[in-house]
Amino acid sequence: MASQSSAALLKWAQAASRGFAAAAASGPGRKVAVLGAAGGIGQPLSMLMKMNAQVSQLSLYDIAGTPGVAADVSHINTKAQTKGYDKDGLAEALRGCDLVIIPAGVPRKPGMTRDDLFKINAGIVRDLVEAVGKHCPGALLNIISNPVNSTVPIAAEQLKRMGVYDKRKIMGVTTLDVVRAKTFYAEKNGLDVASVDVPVVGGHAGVTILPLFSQATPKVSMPQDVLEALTKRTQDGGTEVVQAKAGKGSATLSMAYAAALFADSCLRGLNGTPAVECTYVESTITDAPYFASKVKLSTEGVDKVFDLGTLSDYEKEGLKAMMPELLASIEKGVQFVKSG
Ligand SMILES: NC(=O)C1=CN([C@@H]2O[C@H](COP(=O)(O)OP(=O)(O)OC[C@H]3O[C@@H](n4cnc5c(N)ncnc54)[C@H](O)[C@@H]3O)[C@@H](O)[C@H]2O)C=CC1
Ligand SMILES: O=C([O-])CC(=O)C(=O)O
Repeated sequence: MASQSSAALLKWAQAASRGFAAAAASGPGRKVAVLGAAGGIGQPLSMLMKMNAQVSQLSLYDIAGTPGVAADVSHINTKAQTKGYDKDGLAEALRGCDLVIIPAGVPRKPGMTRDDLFKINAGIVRDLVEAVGKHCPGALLNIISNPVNSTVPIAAEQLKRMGVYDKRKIMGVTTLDVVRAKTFYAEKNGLDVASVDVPVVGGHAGVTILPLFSQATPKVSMPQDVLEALTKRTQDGGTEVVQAKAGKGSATLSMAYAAALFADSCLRGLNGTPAVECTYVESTITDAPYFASKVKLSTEGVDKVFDLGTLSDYEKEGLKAMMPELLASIEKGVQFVKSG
C-alpha cells in the first residue's frame, strides 16, 4: 500500500527478474508454510516465497501432490530450504513457523458465490488453524481461502477456543482487491501503475469490497459513471476471472502475486521494517467486528488499524450497503466454530 512498501517490493521484483539469485542475497531467516501448496494458487505462491530473501525455510503442505511441487520449487537457486509434507506431515511443516499462508480449499465455478464455498472450506480452514494453534501458535496467519469474510472469523474463534488467540496475528488476504483497483484505476486514467495507490476496505466478496478512489494517489477526479464502473469492476474482479476460466477455477496467478506481496510485507514487519497494507482483521473502526482497512504491520503483526479517513458520499453509501452481508458472513463463521 504505502509507497515505501511498493518501492521495496518493486526492488524485490526487479532483483527477481534480473536473476533469482539476486533476490536471495541477504535478509534474516524466517520459516514460512504454505498450506494448500499444490493448488492453483499454492504452486506459484510457493515459487514466489522461495524467491523471497527473508525466507530461510519453506514448508509446502498439501493433502495431495506436494512431493512434486516441493522437488520442483527446491531446485530454484535461492537460500530457502524447501521441504514438502503430505497429510501426515502437518505438525512438522508448522513447527517453528513465523508465517503460515493458507490457500487450501475449493475455488468457485461460474454461477457460484464465494459463500457457496463455505460448506467445504469452513471445515478445512478450521482444522488447519487448529493445527497452527497447536504447533506454531505465535505465527502470523495469512488466510486466502474463501469466503474470507467468514474464514477469518472461523480462524479467530478456533484460536480463541484453544486459548491462543492474538488479534494481531490473523489476517485475511485482500491484497488482490488492491492490486485490481490499482490496475483498473491506472489503465482508465493513463497513469503509470507503479506510482498508483488505491485503498480497498470492507471485506472480500461483491459489495463488501469497497475501493476508496477518493483517496487514490495520484488523485484524478473522475466522472460519476466512470467511478461507478471502476468500483463495480473491482468488486466483480474475481467473477470476471471465474467466468473467463469457464469452470477451471478462479484467480490463481494474480492471487499468488498478491499473496506474495502481502507475505513480504508481513515478513518485513516481523523483521523490524513496518509496512502498511490493506487487510481483513479484527477491527473496531466500523460496526463490523472484522473489517479490511489499512493496517501497520510490525514485529508482532498488526500494530495499528487505521481508520477510514474522509469518505465521499458515494463511498459512505457503499459502506452502509455492505454491512448486512458482511455482518451475516462474520456471524456465520463465528457460529460455525461455536456450534461445532
Ligand atoms: N483471498 C482471495 O483474494 C482469493 C481467494 N481464493 C481462494 O483460494 C482458495 C484456493 O484456490 P485455488 O488454489 O485456485 O484452488 P485449487 O483447488 O487449485 O487448490 C486448492 C488446494 O488445496 C488443497 N487442499 C484441500 N484441502 C486441503 C487440506 N485440508 N489441507 C491442505 N490442502 C488442502 C487441494 O489439494 C488443492 O491442492 C479457494 O478457496 C479460492 O476461492 C482465490 C482467489 C483469490
Ligand atoms: O472470485 C473468486 O472466487 C476468487 C477470489 O476471491 C478473487 O479472485 O478475488
